[in-house]
Amino acid sequence: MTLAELLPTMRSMVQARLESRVWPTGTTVDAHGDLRVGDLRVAELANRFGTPLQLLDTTDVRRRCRAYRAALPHAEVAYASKAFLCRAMARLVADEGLSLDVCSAGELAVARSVGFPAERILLHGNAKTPEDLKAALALHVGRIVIDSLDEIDQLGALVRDRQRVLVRVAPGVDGQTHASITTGTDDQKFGFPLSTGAAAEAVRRVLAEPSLGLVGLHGHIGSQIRKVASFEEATRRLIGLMARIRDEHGVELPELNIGGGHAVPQLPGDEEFDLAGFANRIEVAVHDECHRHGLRVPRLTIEPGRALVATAGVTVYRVTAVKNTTRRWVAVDGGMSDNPRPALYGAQYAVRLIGRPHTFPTQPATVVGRHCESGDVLAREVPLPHDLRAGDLLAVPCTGAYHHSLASNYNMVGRPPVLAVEGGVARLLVRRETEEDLLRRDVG
Ligand SMILES: Cc1ncc(COP(=O)(O)O)c(C=O)c1O
Ligand SMILES: N[C@@H](CCCC[NH3+])C(=O)O
Repeated sequence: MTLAELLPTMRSMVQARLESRVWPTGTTVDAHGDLRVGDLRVAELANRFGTPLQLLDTTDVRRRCRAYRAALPHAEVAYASKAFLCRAMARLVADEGLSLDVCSAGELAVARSVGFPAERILLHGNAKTPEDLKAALALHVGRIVIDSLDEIDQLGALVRDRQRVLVRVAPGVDGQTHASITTGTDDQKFGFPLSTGAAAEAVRRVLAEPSLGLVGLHGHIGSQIRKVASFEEATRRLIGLMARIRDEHGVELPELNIGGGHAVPQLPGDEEFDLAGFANRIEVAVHDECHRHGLRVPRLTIEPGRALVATAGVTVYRVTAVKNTTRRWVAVDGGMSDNPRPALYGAQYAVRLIGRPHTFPTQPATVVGRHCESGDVLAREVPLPHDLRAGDLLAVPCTGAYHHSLASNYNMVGRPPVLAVEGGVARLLVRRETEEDLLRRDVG
């Protein structure tokens, strides 16, 4: 055996697998701080592609898509594209046999540009514009999820043949997540509350609109929800409404979409969402309730977004300054423009020094971004090596969902690139935004 042949084996002997659930599966690190994602050295990628850099381990994404399909073999799994969308992602989702949830003409345009099967696309949104609706109809998307009485009229007027629709219901279930991403309760903007009779009224109105074909109900109770019991309760309530619809209108709806929202571990030590338990308990709930009401079992759809991509993503920053004042402030070359989640939801992240040995002792550090706000904090009081200095590289896991898609150009900072890493090969999916990009729209 030559040395070149031996090298990968020797390397794998010294590389320890990062067991923590917040990193892409198969991520390794060694005593020299050599972090490898998708079998590539992250420090090398940072040098080659610059920082901040968003990595997406596409093997990890595929694995999760397959895990969902295997756990729920009879259900439709629709990827909620708001979590992260680009053309390569849409292609991957199509290849894996998933459907796609979009909520704007823009997301639809990405799907259309790769020829995503329109039949497998669902359009959502509480404030769909005429452009959103027209784009969806022009593409002949499979289903549109109705979110207001106005939308029934607007869509009814635009449809030429017939459009299949679902009615979005707020089932009155609190998923116990951050208030800004709670959508199952009555007092929030999405859907029609079940408890007030608004959902039943919306169903009546849709059934009276000849150009709309009501195929089911939809209930998405929020995001980053840990408890399976919340989904179970929502499912039971939605089936209860299906039974009332059958009783009142003689219509048995063939589809039940219970949305997404499955939590991911944000910090090492956080629990993983119990996918097997979810699959089992939802199936039991659906069968029980349908049996109890004498309903045919509808086809189930779920719409995970975060759960498919969050932990496949790693963001790499370079330290620009370390300042010891009231505390140890570690400033990096990104911030709330690539990750507004700490500011929006108080989200917490782990941070790891990479590219050189992880020295001890560690000391608490508050990692902050480059933006002109005190709230631009990426991680508060996290343990980082005592000798951390400008030029060091920091890796932040669990950044694959709602990072790129929530990114902004605050302070005229260009958005980072997204680099797919898979089996030792790096492929640029979205290039870095340049000053030229930023100036292109400024036509005054
Ligand atoms: C209608 C709908 N479906 C699915 C999702 C996906 O949520 P998550 O990424 O938490 O799975 C969302 C976002 O919360 C949504 O609004
Ligand atoms: N943007 C939120 C999730 C919103 C879910 C979309 N309905 C987050 O980053 O957690």
